[in-house]
Amino acid sequence: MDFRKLSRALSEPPSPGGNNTSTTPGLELPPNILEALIPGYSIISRYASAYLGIDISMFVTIGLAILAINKGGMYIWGQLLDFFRSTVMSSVFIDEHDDLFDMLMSWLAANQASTSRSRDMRAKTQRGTDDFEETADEDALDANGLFNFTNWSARIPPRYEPYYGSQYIWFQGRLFWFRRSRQPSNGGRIQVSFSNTQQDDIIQLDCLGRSVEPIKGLIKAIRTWSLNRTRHTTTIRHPTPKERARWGGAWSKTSSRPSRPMDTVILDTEQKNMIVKDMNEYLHPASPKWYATRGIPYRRGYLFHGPPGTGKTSLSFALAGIFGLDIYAITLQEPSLTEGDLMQLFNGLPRRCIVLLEDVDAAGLLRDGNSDSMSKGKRLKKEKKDGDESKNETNSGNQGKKSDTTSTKPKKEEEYTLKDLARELKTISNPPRSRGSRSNDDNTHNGTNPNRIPGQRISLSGLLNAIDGVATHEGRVLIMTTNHPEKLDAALIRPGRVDRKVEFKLAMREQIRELFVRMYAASDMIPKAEPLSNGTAKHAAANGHASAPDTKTKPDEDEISTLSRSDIEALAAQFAARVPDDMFTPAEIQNLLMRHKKSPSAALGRVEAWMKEILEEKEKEAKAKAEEETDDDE
Ligand SMILES: Nc1ncnc2c1ncn2[C@@H]1O[C@H](COP(=O)(O)OP(=O)(O)OP(=O)(O)O)[C@@H](O)[C@H]1O
Repeated sequence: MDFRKLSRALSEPPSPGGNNTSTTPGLELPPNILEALIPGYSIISRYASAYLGIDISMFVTIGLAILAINKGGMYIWGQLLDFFRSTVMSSVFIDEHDDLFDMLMSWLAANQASTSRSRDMRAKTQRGTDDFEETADEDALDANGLFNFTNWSARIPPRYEPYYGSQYIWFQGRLFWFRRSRQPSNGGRIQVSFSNTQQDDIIQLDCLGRSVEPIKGLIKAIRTWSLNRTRHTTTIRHPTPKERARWGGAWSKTSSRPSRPMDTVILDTEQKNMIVKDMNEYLHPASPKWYATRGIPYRRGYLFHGPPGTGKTSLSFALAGIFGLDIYAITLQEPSLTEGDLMQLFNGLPRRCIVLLEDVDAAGLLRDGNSDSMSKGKRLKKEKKDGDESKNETNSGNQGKKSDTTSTKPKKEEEYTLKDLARELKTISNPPRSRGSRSNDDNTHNGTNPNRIPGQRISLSGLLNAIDGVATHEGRVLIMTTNHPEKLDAALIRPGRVDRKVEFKLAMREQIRELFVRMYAASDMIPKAEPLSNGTAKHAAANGHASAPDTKTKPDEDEISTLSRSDIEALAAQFAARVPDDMFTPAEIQNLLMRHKKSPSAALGRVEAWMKEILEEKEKEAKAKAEEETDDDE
């Protein structure tokens, strides 16, 4: 709008011979005002008058009047509403960083029948993490029977949730108003980071009356609804990426997955019971007082140690599942993570949760002068020698951990070869690392600070400070996992920081058997009724020999549907008898079984070939690694 023209027009009288083509002077605005309000008005008006014979000034005046009334009315309505709200209504505000925000959005999306039909909705693609029950699997296969993700995901409807604006909610006979808006994020609170030009979404819930109790009731119902819905899921959170982090948002929910049942983690029962009991005792509502009266900080720490693929992460998830805790995972190796961030992350933890620090040995927080003083090259030679010597001892087994079966049943030549190969391997090297981790030697050799990985910003003392921290994160459970406990600084694992150490070992006979049973007996395809008596497995079980059952007669897909629980148990016993104790990780065994998902007897039949393959592969890797390290030493 041209205000200079407008003020000129208001101060000057209309010129008599001007372009005022109005036939009804007095009702409509003078043309120079119209010209000021609508640039180009005089030209349009002249053309309308010359070619169409219409005087548009009246229409334009009416239009402008309606607009002004509308705007003015809306303003007055807004003011009245605000006055009304502040005098006879109560409000509760929820900001987008709070878990309640998402709970409310999900609830509204799922309960649209009880809300007013909003014309402004936000459609959100469901990624299948939160809404497991909504997935549609028909027509997901293409013409060749191959699963097509695009087809499958296209059938999952988006989630429709309220966008900015207002709507009402009718809940348990009461009326509530919901309003979502955007507000600047520097509302006087502590600035966690990084930009204060950001805006945050805010939900305002209103109800009639001078008490917020009805809104509290609504929120309580939504929380219960949401908790019931996610009761069987575990939520995983990670530090919010710095470029997105804002005050109040140090942690972001990254995924939510079905809780892992404890019985899917195959471990020594005593060990499992011990940790569940210990954690249960710690999390009990009476415990904080017990700790407080004794002046002990209310924290619990666990160290899960053992080779990769033995179940450390799996047990952490299963524990989160049974205790209904969220997992807060921190990667200490993350180059952008500073000690200040770490402190802030620990201080931002909720009252009960699991903090998972994986591969702490790989985080460069190693003690000075690592005791691993013998070069790996020399150690290799010595250990190879030891290995050769021990080969000759017919009954020595795997450092006393030989299984009953292997010591009692007649030994085949191939079995010796596999065991020897495995023993040699165990002495040559540590199992290969799973996640790009680095050893202390790496740091020492490249001439940098032995306690830090280049680029990493967390020191041992930084981590200890965060773990010990202030009282805000009391109640948390800290789980650290490592493949190399011997490399950890004693300060990190001293009692008080680590209260229980749990060792995870390579699979033993019973564990192998259970892995097998769990893989096949959990199958949806196993009939509940008693088995078909002449299934392939029965045949194999009855024969009890090492050769593969005749899987040619039945395709893999068919076999499992013919088996009963007892068939599977029989196959599992045979399988466990063929795999030597303490030689393979549960993850490796699981990998073999997964190759034959629908045919346990095929897994049984191929187990020897598979073991040979794995051991040869490991030997190659170990030798290559050892040679590399010998070269480095030289
Ligand atoms: N004890 C076990 N019981 C059941 N499954 C297991 C067990 N150990 C490993 N697995 C399976 O192997 C895979 C890897 O396991 P997991 O990640 O728990 O191992 P990890 O010890 O944490 O390994 P890393 O040290 O590399 O982190 C998972 O799919 C898991 O199901």
